[in-house]
Amino acid sequence: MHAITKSGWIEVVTGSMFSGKTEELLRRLRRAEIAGQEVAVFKPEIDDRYGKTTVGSHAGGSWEASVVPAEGEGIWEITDELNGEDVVAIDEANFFSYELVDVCEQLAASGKRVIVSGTDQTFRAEPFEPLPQLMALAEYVDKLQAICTVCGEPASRNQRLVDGEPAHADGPTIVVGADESYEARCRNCHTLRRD
Ligand SMILES: Nc1ncnc2c1ncn2[C@@H]1O[C@H](COP(=O)(O)OP(=O)(O)O)[C@@H](O)[C@H]1O
Ligand SMILES: Cc1cn([C@H]2C[C@H](O)[C@@H](COP(=O)(O)O)O2)c(=O)[nH]c1=O
Ligand SMILES: [Zn+2]
Repeated sequence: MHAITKSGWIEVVTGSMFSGKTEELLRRLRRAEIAGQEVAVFKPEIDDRYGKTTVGSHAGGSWEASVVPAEGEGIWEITDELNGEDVVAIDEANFFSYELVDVCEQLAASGKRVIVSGTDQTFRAEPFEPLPQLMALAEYVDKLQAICTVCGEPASRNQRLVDGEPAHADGPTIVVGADESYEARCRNCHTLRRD
């Protein structure tokens, strides 16, 4: 993939929660290391589900990461912290503000392979910025599906649950969590409270 020129590029790994985005990111990082490439991995300050400096999958795989602010000028710590690495990976991109798009564009322009992972829909099934922008600008996009916890069909949506019941549509967009508060669901089985 992409070995002829010295130009950089952006790869986006997206889809619903539990679809295997982090496992796929870790797979690409392992292969880059086997190829003798230096990698740098970043995650947002907000997500400490798997330990503050660890990118972790729901199935247990992990990789050490640098924690950077999720918004404002602090996002540029990603470029400031680099030390000649070939591959730059950013997990949980859905927690970052729009500046992440400029950071990824600059990294790709400077010759880096940039791998970005994050869910592309909010619990309301709306586009979850900045993923849609990154998907439009990326050279490669892989959209993964989980298994719907209700019907077993492929799942593209994120069902938020509060006390086991569908969350209200008016809830906050950002709520860090895993299977205690989210399920993967298909279009038909995804639901929101609106009363
Ligand atoms: N509904 C589901 N569909 C598919 N995999 C699931 C589901 N619930 C839990 N898993 C587990 O989650 C793993 C994927 O985890 P992960 O890579 O962290 O996903 P993501 O980063 O997309 O949230 C799967 O390999 C499987 O072990
Ligand atoms: C849908 C949705 C998700 N989140 C949070 C919940 C998790 O902490 C992450 C997604 O993690 P994953 O690695 O993709 O499993 O995002 C949120 O804050 N708001 C939402 O609407
Ligand atoms: Zn379903």
